[in-house]
Amino acid sequence: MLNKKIADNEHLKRVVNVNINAEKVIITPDEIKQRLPVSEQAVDFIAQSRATIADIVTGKDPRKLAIVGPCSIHDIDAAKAFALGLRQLSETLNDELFIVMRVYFEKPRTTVGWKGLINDPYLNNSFEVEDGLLLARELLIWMAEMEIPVATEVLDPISPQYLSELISWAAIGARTSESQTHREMASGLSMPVGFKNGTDGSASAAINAMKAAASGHSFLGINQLGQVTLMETKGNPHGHVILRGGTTPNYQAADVAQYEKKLNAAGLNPYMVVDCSHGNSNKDHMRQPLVLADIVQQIVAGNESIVGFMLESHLHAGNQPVPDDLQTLKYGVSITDACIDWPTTEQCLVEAANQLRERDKVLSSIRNGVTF
Ligand SMILES: O=C[C@H](O)[C@H](O)COP(=O)(O)O
Ligand SMILES: C=C(OP(=O)(O)O)C(=O)O
Repeated sequence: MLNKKIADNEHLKRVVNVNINAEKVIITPDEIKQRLPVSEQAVDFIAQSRATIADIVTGKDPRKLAIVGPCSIHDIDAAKAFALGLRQLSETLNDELFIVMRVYFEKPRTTVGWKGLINDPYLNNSFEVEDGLLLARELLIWMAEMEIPVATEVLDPISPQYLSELISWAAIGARTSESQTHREMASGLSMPVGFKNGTDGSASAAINAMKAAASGHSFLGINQLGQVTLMETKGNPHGHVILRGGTTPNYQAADVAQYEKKLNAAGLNPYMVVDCSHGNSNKDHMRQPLVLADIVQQIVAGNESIVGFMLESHLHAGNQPVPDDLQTLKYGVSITDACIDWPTTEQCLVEAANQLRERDKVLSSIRNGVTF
């Protein structure tokens, strides 16, 4: 045992693992995949969803990417109820919106706090990470079988080996867009990846991340057997920026134009997703519909660089702290950032799709030579 070796060497004990309390070996990526395999039909669905998203974020598919769902997943039943509602809505709106559910299992914290279902699935600081990975994988397999595409934030550089074949779109968050580790990871991910601007609003964090992740890299990782591995990546061709605001919002037409200019100057595709939450809503969930309405207006007025948007949405509005007595947790309410509720979500998406349809009618009339 490694620790015994260290313990036997008194001189090493003074400098090794000084701040480590315990180590626990867990299931490998290969073992989890044997336990929870994914069907060929689910793989076909994910490959197709990724291809559609890649076409949207490179301007080839004119529909808009709608990334919608809870700030974080803490209750599997509530997540499934939300997913089924979203799937139904998607059936009627998919001529204009390609709807992908936010299924966020890993939460980056400003300081400390619950770090998500993988890290602490029982919400009680027991940190049963193996159970968290199993629960996350089970939900992702269910989602793929229900044919609901999934978006997530990739935060831990090891967890993608356990789950990533089930993900159709990934985000690198505002706190990690500047991190080399995350840029390297994104360069090897198999799905389109969005990079958020920095929490202070800085565009360069996202633009440099997009540039860095488009290149190949060599770095340390783990393989499916859990062995330390030198990874050599090809680079991710489907990176894009996500405007999430900072100390002030950055979704308005002048901000979007600035991003277009900066992306063009960096020789990158000028396509972007707008996050209607976080710095763009001043963390007030009630403002998310206003942000969405503004960007849809920009698109209707001719903007072609906004390819998608993100809404933080749950079954019920607002958020709640994690109580000591988990029996008192309110069903379908976020335990991280405040979300809009399901009726508001439905209204936002239907309204956005209707406006985009009207724009299409006008555009097609113009193409057909009809004058107004
Ligand atoms: O999206 C979620 C939060 O904004 C992010 O995880 C940071 O949360 P915190 O500032 O509450 O730690
Ligand atoms: C943490 C998130 O966002 P950001 O990185 O923009 O803060 C999120 O979308 O859950």
